Amino acid sequence: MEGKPMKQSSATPPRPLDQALDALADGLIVLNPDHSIAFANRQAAALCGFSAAEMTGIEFAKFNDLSALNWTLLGEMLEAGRTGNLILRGEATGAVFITLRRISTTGASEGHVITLRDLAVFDHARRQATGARSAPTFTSATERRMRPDFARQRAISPWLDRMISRGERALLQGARVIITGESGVGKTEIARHLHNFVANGVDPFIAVNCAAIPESLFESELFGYEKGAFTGASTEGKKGLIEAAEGGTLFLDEIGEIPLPLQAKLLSFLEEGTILRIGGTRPRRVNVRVISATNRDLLEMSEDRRFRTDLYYRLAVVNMPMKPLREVPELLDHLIDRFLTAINQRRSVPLQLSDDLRARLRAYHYPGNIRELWNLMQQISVLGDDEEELPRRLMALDPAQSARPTGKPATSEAVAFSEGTSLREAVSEYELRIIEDAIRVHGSKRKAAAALGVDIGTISRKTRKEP
Ligand SMILES: Nc1ncnc2c1ncn2[C@@H]1O[C@H](COP(=O)(O)OP(=O)(O)OP(=O)(O)O)[C@@H](O)[C@H]1O
Repeated sequence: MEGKPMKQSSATPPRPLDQALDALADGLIVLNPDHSIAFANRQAAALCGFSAAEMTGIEFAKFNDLSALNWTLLGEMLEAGRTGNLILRGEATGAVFITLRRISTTGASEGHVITLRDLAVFDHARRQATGARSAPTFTSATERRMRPDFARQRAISPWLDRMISRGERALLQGARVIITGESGVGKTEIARHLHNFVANGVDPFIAVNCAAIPESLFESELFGYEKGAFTGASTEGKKGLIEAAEGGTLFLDEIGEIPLPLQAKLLSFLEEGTILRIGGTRPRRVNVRVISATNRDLLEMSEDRRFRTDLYYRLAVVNMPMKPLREVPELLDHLIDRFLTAINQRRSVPLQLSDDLRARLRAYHYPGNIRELWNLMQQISVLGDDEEELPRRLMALDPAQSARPTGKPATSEAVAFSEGTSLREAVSEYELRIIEDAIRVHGSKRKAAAALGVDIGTISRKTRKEP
């Protein structure tokens, strides 16, 4: 499809006061006398897991049901006609310091103003000022903020809600779960959420990417070895990843890539609950819950004898098939706003998306799913609002189109010459498109690597351009 040039300047420019309110480090919410929301700035919306537009006009009670923070205490203060300060918490947000004050609007009737201060950010600033090493606190808070806000996403998408509830019920009953779906749909994030749902805070979550471990190292990585088990083995012996997950969750990502000989050993662990380190004679009991994930059709693989059927049934007691992002368009706006917030935490001048650019982000079909949306948003942040610079796969779209339900991504969209883009950038972008296409067509990174004549490490590295 022929791309139309995007004119960022055609959108009404935001007023300086609105820009100033959105640039505040604190969140600000103004309530009408009937407790509906009259205004929310960007930071308030981000802390609550909304976009500012979504928040405006919403009733406080409904807002409380949907928000990432638990506002019950503040609701009680409002009902009792009290004002004051309190600390609220949310799964994805951490601790937030809240103030509630009355404002007189039209004489007799009173509205309220609420401020929200993200304590992790201020803790970081305080530690920096005192010269204390602050990275751990800030990093973990930032990472938590970047974690998906599943409470909010479940409220937006009934399908996602049903799917996650299914996984939670399965784990509560001790059933093994397999998460299936295309690369980048969020299988690892779902697995981590399920772990957090059933684990207590200190239980380990060990994620193993089976596609990234060379076949020759697989057994020692997973099962460990006893001292002197082979030439070059550590004299102490080594715990494998299964043992490292003791008491917690072992997440076996890309399980379809496990070499066939190792499948028998894994099956024996799943049946007996014990492992034998390489060179060992004494089985060791290990208590872990196992979640696996794949973007391959394991049943088809088992028909071709490339995956053991008995192993499949041991792993896949409950299946969670995750839809590609293009089939869950209701989540797009939320994800765009969430990523925008994450990006703006690192920028001094907040990134604002023009209506046109947002429409393009909505219209795109995301063969790389949520991971690709995040990468695109970061590119937009770096390249600015210069339309010549923006990724060509976005600019070649007709933004009037909604997300395409299915269909092949047009790799050729990325081929044209664009002024200002270096050859290296253009080639990497095109290369990524080809790799993503190959993974989709062949159903796995390993097969895509074979088809493209590169090793699996190259594919893993090039498709995992995380921030
Ligand atoms: N529901 C979500 N909300 C926000 N961000 C998400 C969500 N799901 C995934 N992400 C982000 O998208 C990226 C890809 O997610 P993830 O690694 O979980 O996908 P995956 O399906 O396991 O991919 P692969 O099959 O390639 O291992 C990560 O940066 C992750 O933080």
